[in-house]
Amino acid sequence: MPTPSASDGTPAPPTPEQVLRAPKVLLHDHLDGGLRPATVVELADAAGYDRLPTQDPVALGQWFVDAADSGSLERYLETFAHTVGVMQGADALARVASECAQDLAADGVVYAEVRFAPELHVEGGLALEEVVEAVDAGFREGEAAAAARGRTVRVGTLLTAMRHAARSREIAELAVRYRDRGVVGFDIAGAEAGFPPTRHLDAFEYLRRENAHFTIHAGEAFGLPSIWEALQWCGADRLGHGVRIIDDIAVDGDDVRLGRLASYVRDKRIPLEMCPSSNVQTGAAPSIAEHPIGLLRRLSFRVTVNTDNRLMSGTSMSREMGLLVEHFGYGLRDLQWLTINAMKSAFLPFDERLALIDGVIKPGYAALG
Ligand SMILES: O=c1[nH]cnc2c1ncn2[C@@H]1O[C@H](CO)[C@@H](O)[C@H]1O
Ligand SMILES: [Zn+2]
Repeated sequence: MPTPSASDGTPAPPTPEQVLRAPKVLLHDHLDGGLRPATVVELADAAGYDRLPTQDPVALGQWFVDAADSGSLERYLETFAHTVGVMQGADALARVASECAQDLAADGVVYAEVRFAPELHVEGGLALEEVVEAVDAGFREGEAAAAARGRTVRVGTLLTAMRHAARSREIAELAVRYRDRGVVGFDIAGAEAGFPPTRHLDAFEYLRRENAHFTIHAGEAFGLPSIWEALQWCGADRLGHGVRIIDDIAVDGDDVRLGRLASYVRDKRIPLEMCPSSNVQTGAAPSIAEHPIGLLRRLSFRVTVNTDNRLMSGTSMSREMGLLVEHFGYGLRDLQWLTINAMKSAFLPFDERLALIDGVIKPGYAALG
């Protein structure tokens, strides 16, 4: 556990090296938001995609971060045209998935649920099934390549349906069909304002009848009604972001009052997939230092920390955790708490979650001291 500092016995802040080595669990990461900039350039070249703002990988990486730094979710999402644009063939999808698994492993991630929207990857003529199979093959290849380098990561897939479109029931059925072949759950994403979760109620009702798991992006660009619908109408297991839940919490000095929805979220241990850097870029949080994760962690909500889109935020799990160390003074104990929260909330069978907590996460933190 944390090394006591020489002077007063309080734990020293974790070093970047310790944060990198610490076992991490990632529940909210978009496949099409995590490409290596050099891979975007190479795939664009191979596919004849000529709309990239620049061919230079370093400049392109910076372009994504700057363009996503827009203060609006809608404008942030415009940057995905370029990543989705180069992910239209089976080979490209498998390569991106393989590199994703390897990059997460190199960052010390031991378990990840990575999401993508199959319906966005059919422009080159692939069937939805072929899209899912190509990505799954890529993840397995990436896991094997990481293992060969002594890094063990396990990657599960979440299939996303786009909330402005009308294919959610079809994508939900796809998620159920592939649930024993790499897919662990379902999600809806895209612009939130004007596209409430209840638009996709039939998909969620179908998933519940199938005993399947799903998370919903809610409370990011829109407030409490979106969170309420996601939980009480749709029955989401987890909330993607959920930052606006603070609108239902009144803080007056030491006096903190939770409204009924915030109480429900805390009492039922609803996992919040918080993504600090992404939330600052889209304007869902004013800054890292003022991010609701600080308050929600103090109030013992089931908080988890995530990357959302590593390319658009120029980030990684270690970087997000490093920001929390820097701005909230988190120690290894806090990082372990966040990690165990995430593992408890994963869409894996209970015994497998427990095996990762007891066999990988706790020993991994114990070895850091
Ligand atoms: O933070 C987010 N909020 C809502 N939608 C998102 C976010 N990040 C990515 N996507 C959307 O999800 C699709 C599938 O991965 C992406 O293409 C993007 O449009
Ligand atoms: Zn997201």
